Amino acid sequence: MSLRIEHITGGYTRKPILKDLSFNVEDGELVGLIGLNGAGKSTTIKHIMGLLEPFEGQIFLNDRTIHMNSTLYRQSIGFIPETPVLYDELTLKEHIEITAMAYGLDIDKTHRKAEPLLKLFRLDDRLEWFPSDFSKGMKQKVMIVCAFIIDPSLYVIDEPFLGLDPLAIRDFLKLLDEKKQQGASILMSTHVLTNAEKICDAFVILHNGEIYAQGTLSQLRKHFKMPGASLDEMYAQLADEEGFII
Ligand SMILES: Nc1ncnc2c1ncn2[C@@H]1O[C@H](COP(=O)(O)OP(=O)(O)OP(=O)(O)O)[C@@H](O)[C@H]1O
Repeated sequence: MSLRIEHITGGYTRKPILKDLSFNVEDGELVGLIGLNGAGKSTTIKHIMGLLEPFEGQIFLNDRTIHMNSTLYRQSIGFIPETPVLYDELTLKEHIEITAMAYGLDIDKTHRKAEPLLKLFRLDDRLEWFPSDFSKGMKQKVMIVCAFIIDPSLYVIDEPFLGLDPLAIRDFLKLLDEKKQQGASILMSTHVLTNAEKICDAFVILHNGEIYAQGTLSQLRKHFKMPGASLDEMYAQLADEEGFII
């Protein structure tokens, strides 16, 4: 499912945080949303999720806006937030069931779909556990499992690597690659540039709420006039220009 962001200006109060953003995420494409702290990555994601209303511009998911059918729009997106959002009074098994219900999926089929994911993330023997029993990384894994069981056409992922151990990061990257091969569109915000460089097809670099540069790694190298540079080196260059220390 393609995501089209067209001339979005938006934010929290009347003062815009995002200024005239336009970019696309095509079918089978993984786009990395990159930027320094406060650049506007989470604000962009909130607009895509329909949690904030743009002042100007439109967001299309396969040519449909959220206003055309908000349920269908939201059900097409698997969202992995930066901070896990879990219900204290529900077990892992119940989180899977509530996700199935929210997305109108058959509960037994969803449990079957969850099985290999739970195994992969070593949560298969913890179905009766409550969030208070989970570590930070385990909570993040529950969010990942819940996003992947709905098999969405668009994944929106906000800084997924925090708290994940190296084994889980490897498995998560492998899963993302599989979904990409199956034609899903993925937008992932992250500061972990080595991982982003490994798997993203293209990047959108945000700076002060505007698009500073966008394109493939080789297009970014041209933009920064840094042939052969890594994403890390280009990011450092951007920070240097702004007088930041990273
Ligand atoms: N709830 C809010 N109300 C008002 N302003 C906000 C709110 N959340 C964020 N902002 C402001 O919006 C701007 C962009 O913040 P945002 O969280 O989108 O940045 P980010 O790129 O995700 O940063 P980080 O890498 O630190 O997560 C910042 O100036 C921030 O102060």
